[in-house]
Amino acid sequence: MNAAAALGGYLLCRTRPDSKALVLCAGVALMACAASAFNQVLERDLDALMNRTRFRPVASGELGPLGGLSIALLALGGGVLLLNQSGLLPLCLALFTLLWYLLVYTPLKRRTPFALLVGAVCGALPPLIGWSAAGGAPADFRIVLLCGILYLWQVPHFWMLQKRYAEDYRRAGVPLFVPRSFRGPAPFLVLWLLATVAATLMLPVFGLIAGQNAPLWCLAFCLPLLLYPFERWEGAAFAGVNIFPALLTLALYGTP
Ligand code: HEM
Ligand SMILES: CC(C)=CCC/C(C)=C/CC/C(C)=C/COP(=O)(O)OP(=O)(O)O
Repeated sequence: MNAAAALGGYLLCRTRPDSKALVLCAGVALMACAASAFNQVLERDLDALMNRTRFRPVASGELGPLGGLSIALLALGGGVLLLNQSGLLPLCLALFTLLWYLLVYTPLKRRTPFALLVGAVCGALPPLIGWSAAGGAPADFRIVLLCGILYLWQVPHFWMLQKRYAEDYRRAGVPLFVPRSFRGPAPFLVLWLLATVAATLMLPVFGLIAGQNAPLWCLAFCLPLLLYPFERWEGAAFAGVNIFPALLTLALYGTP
């Protein structure tokens, strides 16, 4: 999904994928694998406490921390080699993303529920990596909007996961964004969902997605977000929200 988001940024600048886009996607995917592997070594104690994560190889003891580190370093080496071909800026942005995830978000996650707002920076940067690989200027409002939407999207995304795996997180002592006492949709979440929908609707307003399918895309982006607060639609909304970055990239691809 991070590679798909990077491709979205690339397509926003170049319109059609080419061999450079393939190298970019492979590079970002490898960097994301490296980030995940390092994270699984750093969080093996937490992962072992949660049902969702206890079968991960390092947490379960199937693979030692050194084995995990070796895989992470291999993925990192491959990612650096590939992204180096995309350019210095995309490479530096990807390294910054990886370091932010491991050195800022990962330790903060144990201390404060607001780590989510900090961690969302790494999820928002892949479109900028793709955009800069395509030669786009980093301050262009179109890429700022795309990254901003992805930033906003991560809050409902993780909120849903925290709700689904609340018991796990409590057992591991990870602070939850929504306190246990809250029943029903928290007002802050509803406001955030509306802000995400409003930002997403700016895509056709500013011409980032256009054509006769634009209203359908907007419906596909926004419906799951708006359905989420209604308990009976939660399952469908969950799936719809998780595929949001891929949908966004498809919509950009479909825009001439
Ligand atoms: C603050 C940022 C984020 C947090 C805290 C977060 C957290 C999580 C967690 C805990 C899971 C569950 C994984 C599992 O089942 O073991 C998950 C799943 C997932 N995440 Fe994220 N994530 C973030 C950002 C992103 C980004 C940027 C993307 C895509 C570009 C993404 C895409 C997904 C997808 C597709 C799933 C699979 C959900 C499923 O099981 O159906 N996430 N995320
Ligand atoms: C180019 C590049 C390096 C891309 C990677 C970007 C990236 C690391 C995105 C993930 C963002 C994030 C905070 C995920 C949650 O991790 P978590 O540790 O809370 O999840 P867990 O509980 O499943 O381990």
